[in-house]
Amino acid sequence: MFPKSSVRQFSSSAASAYKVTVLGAAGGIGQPLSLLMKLNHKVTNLALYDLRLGKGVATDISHIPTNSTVEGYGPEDDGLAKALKDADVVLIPAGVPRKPGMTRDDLFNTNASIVRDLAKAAAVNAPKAALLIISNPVNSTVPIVSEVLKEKGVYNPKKLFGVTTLDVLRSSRFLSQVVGTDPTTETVTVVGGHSGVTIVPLLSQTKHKDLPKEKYDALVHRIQFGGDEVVQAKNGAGSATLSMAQAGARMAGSVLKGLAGETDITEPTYIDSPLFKSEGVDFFSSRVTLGPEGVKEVHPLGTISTAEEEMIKVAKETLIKNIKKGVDFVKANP
Ligand SMILES: NC(=O)C1=CN([C@@H]2O[C@H](COP(=O)(O)OP(=O)(O)OC[C@H]3O[C@@H](n4cnc5c(N)ncnc54)[C@H](O)[C@@H]3O)[C@@H](O)[C@H]2O)C=CC1
Ligand SMILES: O=C([O-])CC(=O)C(=O)O
Repeated sequence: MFPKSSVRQFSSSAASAYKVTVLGAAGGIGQPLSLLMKLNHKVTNLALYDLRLGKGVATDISHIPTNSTVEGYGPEDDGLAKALKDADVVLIPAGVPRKPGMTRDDLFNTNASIVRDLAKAAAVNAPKAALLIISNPVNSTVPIVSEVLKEKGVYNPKKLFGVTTLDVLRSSRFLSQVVGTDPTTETVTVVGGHSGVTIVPLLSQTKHKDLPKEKYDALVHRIQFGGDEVVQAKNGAGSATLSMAQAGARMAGSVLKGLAGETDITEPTYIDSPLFKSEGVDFFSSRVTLGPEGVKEVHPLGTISTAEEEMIKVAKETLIKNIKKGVDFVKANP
């Protein structure tokens, strides 16, 4: 028999209940991401929405014996509103992926309106939710969501996140391959945005700051263009899905830990950031500590190398354009 006090303690720690919604849940990312969210014990209600197969994926996942309910929705019968109703965390991997030869920016024309419309529905049905944007181009889709939420009068910059975690995962993996270490021991802060030259790994802040120039340059290039490797290998059938699901589940898990009041939960993520606003860069990824209200603290970059300073300068120039493109889109197409 357990002593009474330990039984009581167990019930109170299991008290936090979170509804997580995945929009685009039947896609290449959506399916494994939904699976991983079903395995997260903080999630008590998982709502899966897609234009097709939302219910099928939900029924499949619902047979996994973790203590959460799973509901699946399609566009019929007000499914989007029901999926979003009172969600605590909304993950958005809806939209088209790249094919070889395309940049993430080439996805803008299709994905901008998808993300805008999903953000409108979130503004109405889950105005307090933390929104985690995966759909590309992240550098522009996050500003799109922010503009929509501003128009609806429910914008909370502490609750909007561009998911850049895959760049962090790749940095750990690729660095460990270069230096011959266990990737689980390698932590790399990646700042800027999520595409090509806007992805800036701060390798000077790791134990391996003295890599020979050739190796350093090749590593930075691999981190910045890691997505292309997958796009080319899949040869027209899409981009990263499984590693992205792991990245999305890690970020969502960290946001949930923050909401639950766990301390010292920090992730690099692309947010409405004060760091370079004075230079016109309204969104920027850097280390962010997460808390019960979402963003708790935005960390400055810290000491960086001359090479990193130069990369950040280039990243900011591109980010200003990417951000403006998202904002202008919503202004012209409200
Ligand atoms: N942030 C990041 O690091 C990464 C972002 N991505 C991006 O994630 C997005 C999704 O990629 P995949 O899952 O591979 O694509 P996919 O084509 O396999 O899946 C997308 C899903 O979204 C659904 N969808 C489309 N419009 C929708 C709408 N209005 N409402 C609800 N669902 C809708 C589709 O039915 C489909 O099931 C792409 O834009 C891709 O570029 C991909 C990898 C990494
Ligand atoms: O490369 C892409 O298009 C998908 C993506 O964002 C990534 O894998 O980092």
